[in-house]
Amino acid sequence: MGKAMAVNLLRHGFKVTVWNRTLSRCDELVQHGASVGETPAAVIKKCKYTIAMLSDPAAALSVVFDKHGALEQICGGKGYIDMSTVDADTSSQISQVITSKGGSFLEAPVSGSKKPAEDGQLVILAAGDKDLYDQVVPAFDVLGKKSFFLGQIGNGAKMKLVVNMIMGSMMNAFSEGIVLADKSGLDPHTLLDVLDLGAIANPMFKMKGPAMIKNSYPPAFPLKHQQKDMRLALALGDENAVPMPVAAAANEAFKKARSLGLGDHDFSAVFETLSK
Ligand SMILES: NC(=O)C1=CN([C@@H]2O[C@H](COP(=O)(O)OP(=O)(O)OC[C@H]3O[C@@H](n4cnc5c(N)ncnc54)[C@H](OP(=O)(O)O)[C@@H]3O)[C@@H](O)[C@H]2O)C=CC1
Ligand SMILES: O=CC(=O)O
Repeated sequence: MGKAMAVNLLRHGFKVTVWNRTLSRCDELVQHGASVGETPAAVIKKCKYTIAMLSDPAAALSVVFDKHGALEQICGGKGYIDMSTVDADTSSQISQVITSKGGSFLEAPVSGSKKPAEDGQLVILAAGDKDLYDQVVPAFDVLGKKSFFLGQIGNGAKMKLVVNMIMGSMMNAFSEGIVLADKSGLDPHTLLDVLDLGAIANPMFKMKGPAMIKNSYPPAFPLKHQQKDMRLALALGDENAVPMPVAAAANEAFKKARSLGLGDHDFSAVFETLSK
């Protein structure tokens, strides 16, 4: 995601300095015109605005708090925008330390996958510092097709988790439907056609269904991240005493898929749990 987003920014004339834990993964971005910062702190030192796009809460915290992390160089006049999918508590912790050093902070997780990231078609769910939001709208306009400003810190993270909880539950229902159609003697391709003409037609079924029927799961949204999002959404449900039996069952299916070694496949690989 981070690579596709950086390429888009470069293509639209933004000056971009990149860092990645595995530094060699920056090479392709250098070919597109990016500079490299040796550490998160080096990026912050050089740039007025820094965008983070990291796997999970542990990674998001590590890049801020660890040695040579963002916190070492953040100061007044600089903005830190975390676009990773994390929980509200992680985002609040980051916000607190960034602002305590005079920096400004925005959480801005995104909806949309690898292709929307490449095409600048993400949906951006921002919350936190409104001034910073207004300053970075030109970049959001390049990265996404629509940005929402959702108010106080945590609201962007929560919105993203609600959306992905729904998406993960849908993917499990869809998988069961394909298997049920197949095992009961129906052509799964015809099921896709029927679904596509009705009230529950959606781009996810249309894009992923044909590959799933062939047991193919080219990674767009890694299954391990979808399971992380289900876990974080269920914790949000716990906090708010919201019963979520469907999401809990979907989470178990994603955990099973991880245990089968499918974590780095696309999240549609949860389909495999039904035949294993
Ligand atoms: N892929 C998708 O379709 C979408 C993903 N998202 C969210 O965006 C975020 C990124 O997703 P995606 O790009 O797919 O994930 P990837 O797994 O492809 O990339 C994760 C990134 O996090 C880095 N990272 C992991 N752990 C650490 C750590 N401890 N310290 C520093 N860096 C670390 C990785 O570095 P390294 O290269 O060294 O491993 C890598 O750059 C996730 O929060 C995901 O949920 C949101 C919308 C869509
Ligand atoms: O978080 C994943 C997505 O596709 O959105």
